[in-house]
Amino acid sequence: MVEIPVVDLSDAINAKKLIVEACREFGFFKVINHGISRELVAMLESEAVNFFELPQHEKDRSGPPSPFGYGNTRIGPNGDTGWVEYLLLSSQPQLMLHKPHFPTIPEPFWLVMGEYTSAVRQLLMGVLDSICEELGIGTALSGLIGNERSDSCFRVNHYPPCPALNKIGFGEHTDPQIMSVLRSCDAPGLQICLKNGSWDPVPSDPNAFYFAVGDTLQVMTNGRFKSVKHRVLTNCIKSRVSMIYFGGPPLTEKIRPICSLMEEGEESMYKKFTWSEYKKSAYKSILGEDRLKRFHKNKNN
Ligand SMILES: C=C1C[C@]23C[C@@]1(O)CC[C@H]2[C@@]12CC[C@H](O)[C@@](C)(C(=O)O1)[C@H]2[C@@H]3C(=O)O
Ligand SMILES: O=C(O)CCC(=O)C(=O)O
Ligand SMILES: [Fe+2]
Repeated sequence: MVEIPVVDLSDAINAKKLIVEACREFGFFKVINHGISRELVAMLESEAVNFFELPQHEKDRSGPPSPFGYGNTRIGPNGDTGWVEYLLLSSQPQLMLHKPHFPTIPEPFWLVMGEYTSAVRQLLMGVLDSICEELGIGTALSGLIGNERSDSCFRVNHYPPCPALNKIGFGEHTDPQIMSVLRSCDAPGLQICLKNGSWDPVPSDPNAFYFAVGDTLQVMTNGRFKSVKHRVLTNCIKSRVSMIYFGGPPLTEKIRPICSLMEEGEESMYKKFTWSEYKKSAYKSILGEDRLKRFHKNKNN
């Protein structure tokens, strides 16, 4: 088992360097002393547990996801399945107009989710600013998440204990967005794929947040950071609840390497595309597919 980098945000001097090193080496790191209140996290987890305890027919009234809503076993529109039920929701306040489509998600859930996603968004923006400072590239990244048109979303996954150990809870994939911020209860299952192709279990830590580099950040750094492949396997004993904030750019944003990061004469490894184009293409793919492949230059794709 390889030690996943731990970034202590109370140690500002070392944090930036550690974050950038972790993004280059793992595309993944753990953050402690993040300043988000335990009570807020516990309140949202408890709202989520209450929802998942509803009778099946009640949960189904807030589904199926298209792409937002309650989903059970089926992940995405292309036949992927897992030992998981979930809520996938937009975190853009203006899309809260869609609330009537989810009649069995109670008002307190929305309220606490709003507070939680805005706290996690701030945390992510701070981490992205640290990355930019360390790389000496202004503040190109956090503005994309802070933007009111940012296309970010939020997911709560519930993996009930499974009679079979190590079955697929959530199949291997990379996240398409810029960066994801994950928090789980104290139950195992998450694994990341290391550079050598082996799977490394991520010890659960309910007091920490895990950050994962997404495909978009891979492109914006011209491959310096790699989006991390990850998956969740089942266990027989504990129910696992995870909450993930996926920080995405506005739909119209052109995704391309940040100019000030490029060396003289360095060319983009990727074709130009907007987040909207990438998202459309991602939603035509199955979970485990290399979604960036068709956007690579000079490849037969
Ligand atoms: C199989 C799929 C589910 C997914 C959309 C996709 O077609 C391919 C990307 C998947 C993923 C992985 C990270 C996030 O959980 C997610 C919400 C995302 O943005 O991309 C899911 C999509 C989903 O569950 O709808
Ligand atoms: O549930 C987890 O711990 C991870 C799930 C995940 O990777 C996702 O929802 O994209
Ligand atoms: Fe993921």
